Amino acid sequence: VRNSLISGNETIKMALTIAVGGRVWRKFFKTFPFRSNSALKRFPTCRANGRLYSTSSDVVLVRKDEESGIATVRMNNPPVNSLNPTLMVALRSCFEELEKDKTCRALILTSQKPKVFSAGLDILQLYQKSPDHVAQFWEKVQDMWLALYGSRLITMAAINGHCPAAGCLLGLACDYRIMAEGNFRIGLNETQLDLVAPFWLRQTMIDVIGYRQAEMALMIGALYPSDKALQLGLVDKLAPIEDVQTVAEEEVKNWLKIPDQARAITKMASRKPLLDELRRRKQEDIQTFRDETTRESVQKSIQQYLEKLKAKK
Ligand SMILES: CCCCC/C=C\C/C=C\CCC/C=C/C(=O)SCCNC(=O)CCNC(=O)[C@H](O)C(C)(C)COP(=O)(O)OP(=O)(O)OC[C@H]1O[C@@H](n2cnc3c(N)ncnc32)[C@H](O)[C@@H]1OP(=O)(O)O
Repeated sequence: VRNSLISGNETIKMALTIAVGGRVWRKFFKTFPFRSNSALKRFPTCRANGRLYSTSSDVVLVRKDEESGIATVRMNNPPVNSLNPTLMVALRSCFEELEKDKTCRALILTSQKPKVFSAGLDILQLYQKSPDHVAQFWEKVQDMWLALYGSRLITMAAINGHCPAAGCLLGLACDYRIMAEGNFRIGLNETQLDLVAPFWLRQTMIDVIGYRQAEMALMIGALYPSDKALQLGLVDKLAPIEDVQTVAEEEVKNWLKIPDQARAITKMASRKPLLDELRRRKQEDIQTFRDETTRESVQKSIQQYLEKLKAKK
């Protein structure tokens, strides 16, 4: 159904784009505009000795191999890469910078700290905060996701540890997922916090693992061990934790054999409807999140969840 939402006009545009050769990328960007962001200015790019895009806050570390055009983006927000506003803005800026870099062809997203890819949204940002704070926070989640899910690049998640909730959201936004073998978990456990995954996150889960499995996983807020995640198709490959990055690089090299423009146009053809839908319904989605999250009963659940996390020790 979603594919059929791409109009005939767009299909013609895509065909023309392929046909006109030299001007292909200009046409491509016209057809599928990628948004830029003034926040970029706050995170100056630094280029030296093959390192680049190190953000001013260093919560995101980026290294690009100039020869292959592969950029590795490491989340570096200890202890568990919880997605707070700083990390999300830095990630978005980084995705957008790489997008603009014509020599960049692929992006590997991973964690600087093995054993935890990302613990998901920073729960403290959702607890006892003003509705405005929660609304602004959610917009940062949306913008980060739009930049990654809508990327022309090959995007590969090298999931070197636990990957709950919005960690999984990041993984699902990528084209391919490689996860560490062993006792690491991945999934959308939002309902366990009395939260409801928004339509665009639910849709990506359905797109990746199919309707029945996604429906069940979302309802029960399942977190799967990596072998089960592989079986479900939630991740595409497993590797020993110390090899996740290398395996991701090898996989990217296979993908690099495919011509960029055909791959990127094909990807956008399947993702554009959902991207457009979120862009269209952005404010509605923010309001829903703000109203749901600040509800008293949800605040109580978040408080209990936080207590459970602390009590674990
Ligand atoms: C139709 C209607 C539509 C309505 C739409 C409305 C709303 C949409 C709503 C929701 C969609 C949201 C999508 C995403 C949501 C989220 O991401 S919520 C976050 C969920 N995350 C989790 O459940 C993971 C919690 N963390 C853990 O399970 C573990 O920390 C771990 C990741 C497995 C790592 O374990 P370990 O290495 O043992 O580390 P610790 O547990 O000891 O943690 C270290 C410290 O970090 C703190 N912490 C952990 N996770 C978070 C977090 N997510 N946010 C903030 N802080 C976190 C933990 O408390 C420890 O702190 P202290 O050292 O004790 O101070």
